[in-house]
Amino acid sequence: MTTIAVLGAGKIGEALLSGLLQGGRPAEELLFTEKHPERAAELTEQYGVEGLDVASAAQRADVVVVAVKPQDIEPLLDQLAPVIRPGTLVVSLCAGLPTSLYERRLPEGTPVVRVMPNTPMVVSEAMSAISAGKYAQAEHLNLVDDLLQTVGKVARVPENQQDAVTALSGSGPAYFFYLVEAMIDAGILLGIPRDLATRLIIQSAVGAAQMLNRNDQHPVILREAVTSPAGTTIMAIRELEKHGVRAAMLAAIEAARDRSVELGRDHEAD
Ligand SMILES: NC(=O)C1=CN([C@@H]2O[C@H](COP(=O)(O)OP(=O)(O)OC[C@H]3O[C@@H](n4cnc5c(N)ncnc54)[C@H](O)[C@@H]3O)[C@@H](O)[C@H]2O)C=CC1
Ligand SMILES: O=C(O)[C@@H]1CCC=N1
Repeated sequence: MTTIAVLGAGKIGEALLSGLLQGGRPAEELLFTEKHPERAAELTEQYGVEGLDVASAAQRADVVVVAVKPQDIEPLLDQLAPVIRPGTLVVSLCAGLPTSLYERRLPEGTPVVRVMPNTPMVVSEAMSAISAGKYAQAEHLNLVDDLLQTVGKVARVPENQQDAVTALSGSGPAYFFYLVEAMIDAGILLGIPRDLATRLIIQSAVGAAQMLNRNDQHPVILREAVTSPAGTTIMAIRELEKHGVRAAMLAAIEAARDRSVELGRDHEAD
């Protein structure tokens, strides 16, 4: 039996707990800590998972999953460092934070795996990228890989790619939601009722995602198949190009990468 404690049960922490339960892991093997007691009570009520303080969770856990905001990491490490058991695997889901931060602040030799997941974890469709820290062995990486496969797909990446991965797939769902929101607004502009516009766009997104997921044709080919000579789509594409949407996407993802790097720098050794 491997006991997993999720430290910080917000959006991602809850998604992981619920995904692991749905994947068949018994509630007795899961624990969480949460700063807000009302939130902790709600989660226990909903999932039947025990909420504890950090010291008690660390006493019982074989794996601790850190899912607080990067800005909240220092007080959490202050709490965790004196109580974590030797050999406990630490899995960080935090944007920007390097494994070296945990290795420096926790007992010597603590194995750390850095993960960048995303919110589609709530429907077991997460994309998670994982990287081993200095003391993490193959067995640790395999354990994290198996855990995360319960809630989606997993890629192994060198840690120096994690800031870019964070900008691509960590934040990625937000870009799609933003696009869907803008397309629904376009429906409103054209006089389509909001409910209908929403259905039209969401089903188009789901269909397009499934076509992409077949992986048998490049996105360019799929787009070209929709784009008839002198038809409607090419008129829209001309406007997207005119408004620099492709360049905006490149700049946006670069800015997200830079922010991830900055979040890590805030915690560099003096
Ligand atoms: N939301 C997202 O799409 C993604 C978030 N992440 C990462 O996951 C982490 C969590 O993000 P969210 O779930 O969005 O944030 P959130 O704010 O929803 O959840 C964080 C939770 O941690 C709790 N918390 C803070 N300090 C604590 C402490 N010392 N002890 C116990 N609980 C504590 C807070 O009360 C809160 O419920 C972040 O580091 C973020 O970078 C990674 C990938 C995607
Ligand atoms: O916006 C953020 O910082 C987090 C990390 C990746 C997705 N959400």
